[in-house]
Amino acid sequence: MATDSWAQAVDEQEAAAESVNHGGRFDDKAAQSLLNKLIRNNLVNNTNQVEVLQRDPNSPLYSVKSFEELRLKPQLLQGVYGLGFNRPSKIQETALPMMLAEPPQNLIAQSQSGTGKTAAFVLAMLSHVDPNKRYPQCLCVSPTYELALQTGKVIELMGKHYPEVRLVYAIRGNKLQRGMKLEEQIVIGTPGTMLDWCGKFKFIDPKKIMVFVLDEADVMIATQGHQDQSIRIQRMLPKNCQMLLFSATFEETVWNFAQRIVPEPNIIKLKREEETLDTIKQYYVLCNSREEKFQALCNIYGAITIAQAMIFCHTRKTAGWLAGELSREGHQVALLSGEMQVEQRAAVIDRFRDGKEKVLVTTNVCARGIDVEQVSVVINFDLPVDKDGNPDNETYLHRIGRTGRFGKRGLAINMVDSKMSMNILNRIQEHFSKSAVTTHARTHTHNLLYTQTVASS
Ligand SMILES: Nc1ncnc2c1ncn2[C@@H]1O[C@H](COP(=O)(O)OP(=O)(O)OP(=O)(O)O)[C@@H](O)[C@H]1O
Repeated sequence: MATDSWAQAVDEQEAAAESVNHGGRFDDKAAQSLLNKLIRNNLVNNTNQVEVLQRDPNSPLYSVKSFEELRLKPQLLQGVYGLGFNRPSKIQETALPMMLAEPPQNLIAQSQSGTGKTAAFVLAMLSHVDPNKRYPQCLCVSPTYELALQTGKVIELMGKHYPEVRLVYAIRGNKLQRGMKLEEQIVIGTPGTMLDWCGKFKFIDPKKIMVFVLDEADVMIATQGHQDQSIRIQRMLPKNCQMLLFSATFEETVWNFAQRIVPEPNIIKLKREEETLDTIKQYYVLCNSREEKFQALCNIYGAITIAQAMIFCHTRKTAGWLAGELSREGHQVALLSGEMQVEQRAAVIDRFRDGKEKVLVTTNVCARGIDVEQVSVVINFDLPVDKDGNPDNETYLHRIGRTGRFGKRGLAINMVDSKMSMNILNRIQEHFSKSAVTTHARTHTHNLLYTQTVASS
């Protein structure tokens, strides 16, 4: 798109946002058409966007070094370039030298969603393994089955030219014969199965592990079950095993806890105002009820299906209801929620990744880590709240981070259907703009787009 029409598109977009966010109701035809336009405009990605961002010192994609300067093994460089990566992102450039230093150093690292954390720790694992030793040397734990599979795929692709290094999945359903000893150097899995494989079944000798990665580390140490399992695995590992914790978010208490369980860590931490990505524009729409939210969704359905969209609901029940209603209206949607069989879940994600379904209705089970490049729109059909009904700021960031991957433009639409949900949204907004220009932000508390712009300027 030429610069002028690009600028015009942006202007129109901001004007539309003004109108929609200032009380444009969804039953208001003008608001509807503006929002449709807004979505269409946001789907346009500039071809050299990533290159531009990688030269901007304020962008999380910025880097001064090349991959060569990070001293990766030639086979891994081939893997990196094979994936189409030209330059490292900020987190890759900063974290890799720390992770590859001798003697090994521990790391707790935070970087915005979609900025290449997975590639960073995958490269660290692949760099550390000794391919001549036929036993597990690196463990990587993810909170969900889908994420473990996805990270495994990245390991396979990145390690394509390093076939001596092998990988095995410690996930539900992958049954091994009793008494067997694994020969694969990298094990990726979910915490329960990983713990069983290290402890009860002894498929892995934990004393030989050199690198232990906790992906989505905050949720791994904040969720009771995951925390117990992760800590029990950690206790079996040798004292000098390198610990690497990665996430896009770390609530303060979790951050403090992480620092207690990781000895002498290197730390990469974002300021609050850096946590959100400018490339993801955020809006809300006003509705009166769940049914009105559904109607609103139908009204913008045409626009959101130009690319792909993820719709988040609070409960499995709502997700099931919404997927059913959308199907009854003749829309083709996929549903993924926690009670489904894991194999079924994997199949749904695969179909969505392949673009066979354009819209995925889901719960928080898909809020983290899932990387589908074509997702341009995230819809919070229900805003994320914790078990006490308070805003779940971290989940909000992870959910909207399913779009805007690695410099792509993205759009998040929050559906507000009551005073209570408006209050939740205001509190989420305040949370992320708090440490920026507070007074200015307060005058615009009902306009997420504005506070985003103010917060990042
Ligand atoms: N250096 C790079 N150059 C180009 N693309 C990259 C680079 N590093 C990663 N990517 C791509 O960016 C996308 C997002 O990367 P990744 O999934 O690693 O992000 P993340 O930080 O782990 O995200 P999340 O916080 O959601 O888990 C992926 O599709 C990945 O292939």
